[in-house]
Amino acid sequence: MRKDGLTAVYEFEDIVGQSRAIKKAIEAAKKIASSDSTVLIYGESGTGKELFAQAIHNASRRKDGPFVPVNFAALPSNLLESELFGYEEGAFTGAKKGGKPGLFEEADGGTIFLDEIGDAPQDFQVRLLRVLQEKRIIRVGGLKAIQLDVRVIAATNKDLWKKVKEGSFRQDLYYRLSVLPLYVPPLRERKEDILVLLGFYLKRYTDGRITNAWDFFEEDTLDYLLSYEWPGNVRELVNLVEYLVSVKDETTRIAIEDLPSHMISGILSAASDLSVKEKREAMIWIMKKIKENDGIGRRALAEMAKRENWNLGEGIIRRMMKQMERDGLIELKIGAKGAVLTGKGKALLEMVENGGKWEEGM
Ligand SMILES: Nc1ncnc2c1ncn2[C@@H]1O[C@H](COP(=O)(O)OP(=O)(O)OP(=O)(O)O)[C@@H](O)[C@H]1O
Repeated sequence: MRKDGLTAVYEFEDIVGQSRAIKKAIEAAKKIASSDSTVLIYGESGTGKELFAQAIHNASRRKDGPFVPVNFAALPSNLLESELFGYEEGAFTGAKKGGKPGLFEEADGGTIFLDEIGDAPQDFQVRLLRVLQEKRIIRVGGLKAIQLDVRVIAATNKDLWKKVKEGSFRQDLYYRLSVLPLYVPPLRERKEDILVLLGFYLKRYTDGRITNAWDFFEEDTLDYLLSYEWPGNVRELVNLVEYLVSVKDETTRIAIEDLPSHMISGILSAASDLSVKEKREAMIWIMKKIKENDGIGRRALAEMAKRENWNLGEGIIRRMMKQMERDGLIELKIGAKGAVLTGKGKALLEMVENGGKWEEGM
């Protein structure tokens, strides 16, 4: 471990996941690690781009050198030049005596990680391009060029090519950076990783007491988490586990209603947006399908709804089925998870199919 704190801690073994998509990304990243060209990692926020950057560094010939992260979204633009390229004594008021090396110099012999590169201001992009081409920097206020041996790994969660077309990102810099592109897919495109990641982070945040998501979440909640979009990707999942571990009482498992409200607002509002008439129409459709397919589950119902152009997702169907169970219209079988009509349900459906009207209080 380096004393200066400029260390990459993660390795490829730390990247949790068993989906084809993440395995493909890891394979590609391993090949990238054996080369020394510039890398552009792209993918949504929280997908693990920095994790990949560190793993690449640690598997490269530069692993004993520094790993220096720079976040363009966090650095004020007036400090960019002096932070990255350093400055000489007297370069500006307030400049330190003896000057100061910049982050590029700190990264000499190692890797510099340029995170959120899409946020780099235009004039800075020109300087960066020159540094990448010439592999040397000149400190602010300095005259002498300093030769450097630094590998650049850049990352972006923006569509950089779109920025090029819009004119806010330089095309020449884009090509310079994306010699080796690496795509990290969003969590919703690799759902097989959700359970493994939940188990991994549960273990971490419970000091090893819970290692299996099934011991922590109700089955319905896990189903919901598997169909959830995860806009904040793995970071959102890590934060969720940390939060739930800290608020959960040990005796019960996590129900859907225990999830933070922003995660379930979709199902809540989607179901309450429907009028009573629409809800009843949907419920009658659901009952018909249950009658035709005894023991059908909500996932199959959701698929049928899609095919038949009903705007009913699995979440809404789940809530409606719970409601119908409370109203005594259907029975939800626990193990197989399917549903059957009760006598009351059958009678109601028959009445509606014969032209009767579903009245209040039925
Ligand atoms: N496959 C994974 N296995 C284990 N942990 C992961 C994985 N992917 C991401 N994480 C964790 O999720 C969090 C976010 O990851 P990271 O910071 O690398 O994302 P990012 O894509 O760089 O995000 P941003 O674009 O917002 O900078 C970190 O705590 C990281 O350790």
